Amino acid sequence: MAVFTAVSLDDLSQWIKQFPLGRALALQGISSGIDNSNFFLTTERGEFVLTIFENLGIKQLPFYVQLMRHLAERGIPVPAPVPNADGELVVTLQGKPAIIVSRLSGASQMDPQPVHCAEVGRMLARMHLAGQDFEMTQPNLRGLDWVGATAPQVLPFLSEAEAALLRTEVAFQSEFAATAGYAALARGPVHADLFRNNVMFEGERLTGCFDFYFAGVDTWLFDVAVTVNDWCIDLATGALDEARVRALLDAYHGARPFTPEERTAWQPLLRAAALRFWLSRLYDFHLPRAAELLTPHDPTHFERILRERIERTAPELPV
Ligand SMILES: Nc1ncnc2c1ncn2[C@@H]1O[C@H](COP(=O)(O)OP(=O)(O)O)[C@@H](O)[C@H]1O
Ligand SMILES: N[C@@H](CCOP(=O)(O)O)C(=O)O
Repeated sequence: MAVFTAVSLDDLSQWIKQFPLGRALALQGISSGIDNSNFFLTTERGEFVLTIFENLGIKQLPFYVQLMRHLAERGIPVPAPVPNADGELVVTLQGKPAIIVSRLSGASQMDPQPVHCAEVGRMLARMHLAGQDFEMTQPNLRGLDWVGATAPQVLPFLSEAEAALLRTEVAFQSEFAATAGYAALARGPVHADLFRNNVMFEGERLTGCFDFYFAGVDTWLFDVAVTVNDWCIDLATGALDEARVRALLDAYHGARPFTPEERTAWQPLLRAAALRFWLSRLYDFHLPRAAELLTPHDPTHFERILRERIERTAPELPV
């Protein structure tokens, strides 16, 4: 259950008046999600999602929330934050930062086919292009600096084989990040967590994506790699499914052509994306937050993906 802060319709009756949404008519806690308290909110003006932030600090929130607004204004199907009468997007509720955003229609597609992967690839490329003139900046807080700081914390908990893999991969990624080829990669705001559970579909039509709370400025290719490592794999083995990889990459390339530098960096970045989630899952597994209510994600899933990407060459980026 991912409603950590209890809120009732009564609690909202005064608070909601600062928004141009009319009266709150219904409020329903959303059980999925692991970081925040989320509610479906019905008001006289329509359907919304209310999020109360449990862990993110008020300093980081403007980047995520303004990015959503920026993308929504440019026609990318993401939740649009609703400003209050003072133009503020983040306001306090029950002593914590909170936002109201538009509710996306549809449902997650947890068994994606090439047609769904193509939709995701096209939308991701459009999102990258639309983010180019976003003025705020914040690094990817799960980037290589975080990897370097976090790996030593989990190493004492690992078997010899896991520790060897982690050490070798961190060294490989650090070396790669120091190359001119890496420096030449296109960058901008990236979602950085575009997994199956963060995208909505109605049939074969993508209706939107959400959960921007890992977003930051990083290489666009890293975002593509994160997305391919979730959407285009056999979940049991981590192996890439060529038809889905092709569909996603071709659709992305159609909207924002890949560069020669990106073609060179593709295999290392698939590994970087696997390492990032292996490490965060290892951290959550071995060093859970106090009062953690939920079962942590299985780290071995991303260990398998990382080993796969090291052992087998993935389909190349389209030319
Ligand atoms: N704008 C939205 N429109 C529709 N559903 C949403 C929206 N935002 C969140 N949800 C629903 O809430 C759930 C939890 O949201 P999520 O952002 O994943 O939470 P957390 O940040 O806690 O992981 C999602 O799985 C989705 O069903
Ligand atoms: N996608 C990450 C965890 C992030 O959780 P989310 O529910 O906020 O997407 C993983 O699979 O490790």
